[in-house]
Amino acid sequence: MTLDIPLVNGTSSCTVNAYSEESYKKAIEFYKTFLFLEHRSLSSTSTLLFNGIVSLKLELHPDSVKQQKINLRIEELKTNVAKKDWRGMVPESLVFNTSDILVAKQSLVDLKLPKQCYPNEFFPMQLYTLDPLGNVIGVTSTKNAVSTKPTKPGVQDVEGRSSALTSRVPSYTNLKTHAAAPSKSATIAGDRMSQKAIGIMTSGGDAPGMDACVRAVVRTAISKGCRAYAIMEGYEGLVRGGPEYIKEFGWDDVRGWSSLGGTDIGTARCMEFKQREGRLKGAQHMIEAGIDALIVCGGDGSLTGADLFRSEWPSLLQELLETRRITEQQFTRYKHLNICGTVGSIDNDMSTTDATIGAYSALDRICTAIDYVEATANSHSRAFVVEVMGRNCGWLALLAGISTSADYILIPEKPSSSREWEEQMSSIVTKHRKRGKRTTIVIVAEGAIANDLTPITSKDVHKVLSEKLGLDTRITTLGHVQRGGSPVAYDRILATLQGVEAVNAVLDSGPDTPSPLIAVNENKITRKSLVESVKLTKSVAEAIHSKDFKKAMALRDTEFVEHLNNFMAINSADHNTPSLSSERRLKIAIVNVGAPAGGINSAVYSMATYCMSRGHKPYAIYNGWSGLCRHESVRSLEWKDMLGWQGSGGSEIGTNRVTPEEADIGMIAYYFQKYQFDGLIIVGGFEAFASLNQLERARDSYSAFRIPMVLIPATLSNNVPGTEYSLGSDTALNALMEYCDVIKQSASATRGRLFVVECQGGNSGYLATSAALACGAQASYIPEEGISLDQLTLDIEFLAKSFERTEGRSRFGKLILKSANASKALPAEALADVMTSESGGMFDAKAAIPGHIQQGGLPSPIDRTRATRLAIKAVGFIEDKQTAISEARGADSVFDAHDKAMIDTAAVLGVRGSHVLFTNIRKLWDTETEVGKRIPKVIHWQGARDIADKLVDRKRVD
Ligand SMILES: Nc1ncnc2c1ncn2[C@@H]1O[C@H](COP(=O)(O)OP(=O)(O)OP(=O)(O)O)[C@@H](O)[C@H]1O
Ligand SMILES: O=P(O)(O)OC[C@H]1O[C@](O)(CO)[C@@H](O)[C@@H]1O
Ligand SMILES: [Mg+2]
Repeated sequence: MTLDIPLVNGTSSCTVNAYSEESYKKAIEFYKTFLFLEHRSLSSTSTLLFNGIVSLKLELHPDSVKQQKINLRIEELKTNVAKKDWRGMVPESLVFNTSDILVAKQSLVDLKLPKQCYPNEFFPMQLYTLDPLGNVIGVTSTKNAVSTKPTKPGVQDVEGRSSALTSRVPSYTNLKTHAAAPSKSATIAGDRMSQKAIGIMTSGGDAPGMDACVRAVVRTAISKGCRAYAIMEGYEGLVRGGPEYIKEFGWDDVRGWSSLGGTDIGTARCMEFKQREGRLKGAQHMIEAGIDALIVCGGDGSLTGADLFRSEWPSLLQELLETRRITEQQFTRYKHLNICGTVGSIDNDMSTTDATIGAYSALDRICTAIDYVEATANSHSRAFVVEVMGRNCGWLALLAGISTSADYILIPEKPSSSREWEEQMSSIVTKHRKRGKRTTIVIVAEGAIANDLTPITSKDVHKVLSEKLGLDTRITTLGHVQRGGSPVAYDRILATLQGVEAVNAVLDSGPDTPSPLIAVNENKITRKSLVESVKLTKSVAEAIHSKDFKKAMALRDTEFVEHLNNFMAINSADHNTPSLSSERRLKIAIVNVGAPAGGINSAVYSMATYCMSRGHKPYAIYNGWSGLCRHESVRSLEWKDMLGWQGSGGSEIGTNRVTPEEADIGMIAYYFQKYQFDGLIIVGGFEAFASLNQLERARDSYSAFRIPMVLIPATLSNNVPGTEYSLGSDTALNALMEYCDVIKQSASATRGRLFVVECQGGNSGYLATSAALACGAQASYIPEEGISLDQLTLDIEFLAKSFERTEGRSRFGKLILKSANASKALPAEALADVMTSESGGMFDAKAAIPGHIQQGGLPSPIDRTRATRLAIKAVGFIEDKQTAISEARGADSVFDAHDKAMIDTAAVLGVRGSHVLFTNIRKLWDTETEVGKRIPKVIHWQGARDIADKLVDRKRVD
């Protein structure tokens, strides 16, 4: 049988081939008698119409060999009525709908046609017969050929039993006159039976990145041979059920979703699901739709609901069975609920994960707004109270406070009495004003409370600032703007990696596997226990409600506590009473080396202000090593001079790529000696890495370098060994991604257009790979792999086929990311020309080069907040190592540069997997670096690269 059926419901046509005249005639009679009402018959072609909707074409192609084979197959099928499932024995079967399956069954009996009846656990209301050409023809009373939901109240199954669930199903069409719309996938019934069906829902407040998660789940499920279903409108869709709310999704249904804001499968706050009855309905509908596993993308509430659903599942099933709403077979098949949580919420209030999908996008919106407010506040010398979201959680307020150097924040996790917060805020604001600051920014979390649990509102804060301090004060409530817009790169990638991992997790799960929650810790996607995570999250809320704030803080993730301590140290500290005693205070040199990168200034600002809070003296070496050697460009950093640096782009103290050896290492030692530096913090990329190596190796000759030295990696190439993240790489990625989004829109509108976007990154393909993942690009070419002709040919062929398939009917444009150094022979323009000429006229390719836009404008909140975190850790490193090294300093006879303890005093501070670590420069330089290529030996983002390819179905040459 040749099926030629468009994949659109209600418009189907089908061609059936006969290979002998006899069977051709019999087939016409069969279809006329059995289902079809009208026909037009010619000697070798007949067209039959079913209610004017479905057309069936019969064609005669005399071929006795094929006919013999068909006869054999019919005999085999007939003898296997009881033993084998016919649907699995033929490549495809055609399924029609009926409102009365019993009538259909009787007509088969009357016509003495062979039949196979199901109920079974998969298809409780179907029967199958054979046409005279050996094709398996199905009849079902379900809503569509694959659903298990009956069409009408009171429908009976094939064996005549009534189904309890039918009583609440609204009446559907009279299906005597409607054929099911068989789709190619729907007709391969045997295969579908064995496929796992994975459902994905988004729930709670929408969050940017949820769509990217849905895309990843759908495509990963399909690529692993499963069916993917979207549960529309969160738990509401589960409670309501039916094909309107539980929809099968195909590969193309999620095209372009990685860049969308909100959630396109809908979300809701569903009160009914909080009741057992609602969850009972949800369970029934899931089983009716044949869903084996459910992935929930939502916040703490949604995952609490998921956890409850899972724990109640056995009793829900028991009740459904006892009230005959599901069959015994369904009870057995769906006995274990396979559920998995991915955390999607702008609040970032779920324990055990560092970030929730959407939180950094909301933070981005908040920081942009505060950056804008800052300008007008500065003009009028005003105070602003900015209210941000976060119902029971202060993460957004805290991280926004760090990113924008706000004067004060009010969050639910650290409440004080009304008197205390008013006094504390007033004293800090007054201190800042006295030091010369013209603006005051106070950020209030929506859920901020005092220690008697009474809410602190923006108006309360406004009152203190205006009445007590006499400041001209305004309130800005950011509201739902925070949840809007396209996701930032981090959220797109996080959502994608979590969606993929969620599918892997449900496929790995057995009946006894605890339900997983997909988390992220530093740079690593991890699986946590859903039950434990929900329990921990709840215990934080309980501790707050019982006013045990210490416990609440202790239960909070360590990273949150670290951020809070950092904020207080750099924004609120009193520099007149530093925390360290005078003999422990140090002179710390700070230098930028390499190209500009987002977050460099934030790091300098944070380390300098933190130094001030500790009592250290921070010195900036302006304009890198060459500035020091040529102009003795050393100046101590003053608080007022650095106002605004936390959020500014570029490098305020100047940077260049010159290394100490190129500048004059002896001269550098001289100045280190002259200023009596006790420690050095370098911020920069690969040249900074090389600088640290040179200074450490020079310790034998120059005692001035026998001080703790640490590198904070900062480069958009993200190629510094010893870390998986460099400051500036996030800012650059967002700049590139936004550029790509715009270009992609142009490509889509033009239909047959592909853009080759050439990006920076030196010899590292990190930026190209990450942008490809974030934008859903068709391919990325990177220096680590080069561009082979075989791969290029494969990619062009694939692209030509994709463009051919859409025939310009829908928005369809493609992107390719190419690192500038992926191929010297093929710059972007040449690559685009080759692709156009080899595309067979299916598409044309154009080059687009964003260039230095990638160095970013203002640093992203991720780069700002990570800069602060790394900067404070770096100062801590200098303090710790200074004690160990001070004895050896100046006494050559005692100093041993090869001593392990000494080696460890010159290190790179990096994120490695789920940890933030110091690794000594010797180890990194000698064993982990491809020095000539200026990249690490191990590519930490290879996994992301493979996923980027899989999600666009890119094939790779071996
Ligand atoms: N304890 C619970 N039992 C059953 N279902 C729950 C429970 N808590 C929440 N839910 C379900 O999850 C939905 C979403 O929860 P909630 O409104 O708390 O948002 P959330 O998932 O925490 O997301 P966000 O806080 O980001 O908006 C609720 O409307 C409800 O359907
Ligand atoms: O959009 P809604 O339903 O008004 O909910 C607002 C709440 O949702 C969140 O944005 C996410 O939980 C909270 O920060 C906020 O309190
Ligand atoms: Mg919540």
